[in-house]
Amino acid sequence: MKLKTSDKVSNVPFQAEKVVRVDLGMRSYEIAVEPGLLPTVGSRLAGLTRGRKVGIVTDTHVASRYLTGLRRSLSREGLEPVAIILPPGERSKTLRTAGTVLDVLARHKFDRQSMLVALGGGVVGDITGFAAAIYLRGIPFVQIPTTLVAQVDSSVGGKTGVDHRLGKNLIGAFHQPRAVFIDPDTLRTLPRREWVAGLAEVIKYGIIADEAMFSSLERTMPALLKLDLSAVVPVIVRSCEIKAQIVVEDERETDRRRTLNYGHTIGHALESLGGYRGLIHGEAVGIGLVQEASVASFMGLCGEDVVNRITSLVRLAGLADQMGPVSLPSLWEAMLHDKKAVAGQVIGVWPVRIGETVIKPVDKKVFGDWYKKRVKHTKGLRARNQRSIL
Ligand SMILES: NC(=O)c1ccc[n+]([C@@H]2O[C@H](COP(=O)([O-])OP(=O)(O)OC[C@H]3O[C@@H](n4cnc5c(N)ncnc54)[C@H](O)[C@@H]3O)[C@@H](O)[C@H]2O)c1
Ligand SMILES: O=C(O)C(=O)C[C@@H](O)[C@H](O)[C@H](O)COP(=O)(O)O
Ligand SMILES: [Zn+2]
Repeated sequence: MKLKTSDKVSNVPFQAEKVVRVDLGMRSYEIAVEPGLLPTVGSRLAGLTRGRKVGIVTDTHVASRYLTGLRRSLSREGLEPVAIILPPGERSKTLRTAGTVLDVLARHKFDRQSMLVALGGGVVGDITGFAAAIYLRGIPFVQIPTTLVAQVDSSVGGKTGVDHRLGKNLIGAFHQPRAVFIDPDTLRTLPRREWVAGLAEVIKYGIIADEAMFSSLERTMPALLKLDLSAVVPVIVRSCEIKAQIVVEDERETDRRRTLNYGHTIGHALESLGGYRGLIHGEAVGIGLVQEASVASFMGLCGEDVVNRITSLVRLAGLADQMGPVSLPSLWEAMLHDKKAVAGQVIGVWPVRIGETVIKPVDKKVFGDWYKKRVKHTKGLRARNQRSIL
């Protein structure tokens, strides 16, 4: 199984685009990255679907900007779009919302040749993929990610699902999309907070897999923060390449894929402890990247130089690096809901150097000792680099 990235002139008359292939045998698909791609989605989809009905799942923010254009592009190809517009944000990522999507599919008599399209961020993508995984025991879907988090991470790899009161993404299924269509131009309308949050997942790739990418981010962060597309597009492509490679190696997360969860053991705990009202996903991951590196150093797995480099880059991106006021017992309890946890043991992904991680359990006592010695809570600070937490 290999990963291939190529400059490809597609068989329809579009400009050159970057294509990353996710090689999963029968379930292989391509990730196309090209500014201005959105209006071409209709003809691309027409070549992928056997049916005519296409359910476009999106949220109110994204619908107001991109739904009309997408509908038009689909209708031009003789497809029959049905829009399903959800309330935006993490608090929508529930079984109830997934149920709403399923209701619409059933009412419109979607069949196994019908297709779902996720037009939006990771919340829309995760819900849509989950609905596609369980409706009629599985129908095809396509991802059109419109946030940085979704373009570099959530649209690729087939993790779909919804949150539970007790933990993030506790309910879900693996279901790969048929294609991922990334139009970086859509990032221009993204609120700044969402843009910055997405940088946490990008930094994650450098830490887990690519020291050269990490070093390049240290240089190009100012251009990324200005949304300079000449800096942004290579970062999206490299992120997709790394994620595709890892997913191809370990689709069902039995081993290597767990590294994609670096920063999420603490990050997800902070999100769920905040009732999905405080930190957004990327912000929580940004804190997780720094705090989990600090735990790794406390456990003797990496040097302080690694923690310092990660902290500096996270701060340079404008992300918070410290936790808000969260007690040790509640943090530990929330971490036990992590999907990597086994038999009451928290298993973490720890950096050993930039570009390499190790997967190991962390002892409750060691974690407690680290917490008492190292955790400096921010108290609802709103200042740059110290955005409030819970
Ligand atoms: N499945 C995976 O592998 C995976 C990976 C990473 C994250 N996730 C999940 O993704 C979710 C976070 O995704 P997210 O950060 O994209 O958040 P999100 O989907 O909530 O989107 C963030 C906000 O941006 C708005 N928005 C989206 N695109 C826009 C655009 N182009 N212009 C203007 N506004 C726009 C949305 O309406 C929303 O208000 C979390 O639930 C996380 O667990 C999943
Ligand atoms: O694709 C993966 O694998 C990841 O872990 C990517 C993460 O960035 C993402 O947040 C994912 O949804 C976390 O999954 P979970 O299994 O820890 O809920
Ligand atoms: Zn994530």
